[in-house]
Amino acid sequence: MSVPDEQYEQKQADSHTSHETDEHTPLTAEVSADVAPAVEEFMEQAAAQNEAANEAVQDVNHHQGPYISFDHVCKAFGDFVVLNDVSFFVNPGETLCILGRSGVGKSVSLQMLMGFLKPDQGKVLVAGEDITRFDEKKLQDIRRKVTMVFQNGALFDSITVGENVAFPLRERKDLAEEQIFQVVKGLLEMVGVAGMEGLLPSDLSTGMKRSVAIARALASQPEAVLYDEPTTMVDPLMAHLLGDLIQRLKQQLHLTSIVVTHDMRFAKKLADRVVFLHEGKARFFGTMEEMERSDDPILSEFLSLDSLVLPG
Ligand SMILES: Nc1ncnc2c1ncn2[C@@H]1O[C@H](COP(=O)(O)OP(=O)(O)OP(=O)(O)O)[C@@H](O)[C@H]1O
Repeated sequence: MSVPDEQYEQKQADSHTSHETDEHTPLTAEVSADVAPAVEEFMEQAAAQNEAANEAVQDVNHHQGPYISFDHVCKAFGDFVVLNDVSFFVNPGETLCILGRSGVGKSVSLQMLMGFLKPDQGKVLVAGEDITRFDEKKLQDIRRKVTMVFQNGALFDSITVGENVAFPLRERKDLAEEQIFQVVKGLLEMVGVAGMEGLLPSDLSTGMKRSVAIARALASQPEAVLYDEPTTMVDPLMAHLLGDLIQRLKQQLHLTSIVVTHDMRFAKKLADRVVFLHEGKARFFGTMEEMERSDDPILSEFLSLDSLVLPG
């Protein structure tokens, strides 16, 4: 069975008209009463863990430091230099958007944050620790704290949607089957794909796969989530809902987020800071307002091209 995009979009539209969401809407607002207590408890646990983790991140002076930072990072593939002395950071509980044209190294940056790629020079700090020299075992610990939502969802194809979301819950070994069932059901309701537990990933549209990937990421109670182009190949309504969800996760779970996007409206809605990559450099790093006030012609060109694509 396959669920076409139109049907999903209609479902999203219906839920949007009946329950307008914003960052203050409780994360569990859409969760049905039978599983709401289990999901609320799960979310409260995640929020408390994140608050403690955020406070624990310290810089060299033992002040609260950034959760993630790139410190003079260089990366080349052969002779092709992708990143050349790039620095930026995201504070605990904040959202950073990585902007830039195709091929500037946005995905490469995310892969370095997950430890899938190593910089040639410079440091990559995650949860206050330099992960550049971490072995695979220590990187796996980091990947439990920081999860990535890939464009295609990167779900396990041979198991159901429900089992995909249950995967991190089973790994922790402290939850009963009934709790796992309730949390899975509630998380899927929260991200707008209620009742799809029994489907296979191949039955889902791109937008739905991404929603399931977010549910699976949340099931691992991460401290930070990295999103690679979350609004690519989804309609504007779905993009709006995803933006609201990311805002609510920040406000209510104190999650740190990094969002790679081409979508300026999405970035304006979410970003505490943006980094604009261009020709190997972090051409701009600051707030969205500062970026819009900048008289850098390269930035102005990027912003004006975007307004041609996204009128109004
Ligand atoms: N493993 C790799 N080996 C060789 N080259 C690579 C590798 N990964 C990425 N690149 C190259 O690095 C450059 C940056 O790639 P990256 O995927 O980070 O771009 P991007 O900014 O995310 O682009 P887009 O917006 O199109 O996704 C590209 O030229 C890409 O071909």
